[in-house]
Amino acid sequence: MNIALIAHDQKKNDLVQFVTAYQSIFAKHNLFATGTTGMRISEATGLTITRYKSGPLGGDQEIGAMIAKNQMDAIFFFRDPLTAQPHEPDVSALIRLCDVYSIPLATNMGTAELLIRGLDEGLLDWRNIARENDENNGR
Ligand SMILES: O=C(CO)COP(=O)(O)O
Repeated sequence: MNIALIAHDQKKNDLVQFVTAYQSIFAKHNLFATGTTGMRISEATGLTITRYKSGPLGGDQEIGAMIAKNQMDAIFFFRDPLTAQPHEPDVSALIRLCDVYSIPLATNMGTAELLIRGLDEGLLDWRNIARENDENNGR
């Protein structure tokens, strides 16, 4: 599975802690992240992560483009609901695309626990079929 990891500054410690706790599961998948989040997680865990630009510089949009191309299977996006973000439109666009394409999105630790455990138990295996269908149809 292709998994995106993103956190706003006030939530980065939480996401690092979360990925560290479930490192053995995350290690079985292809990981992608916005710039600073990816650096923090790879430094803490040693996991290999494909890093895009920092969120405010377009990283959210790069991950959004992967969603639009059916190349992303789950998103862990720990948002900070208490701090205004300069790139709020990009944040909204990313969340919107998850809804457009029915891509599982965890925006807080509580949902993230369910998503990572469900993913590990195979509850997201339908994503493999969805991706293969698209590839077979040349999309
Ligand atoms: O701003 C972000 C998500 O909207 C995250 O970007 P960074 O991981 O580069 O801090």
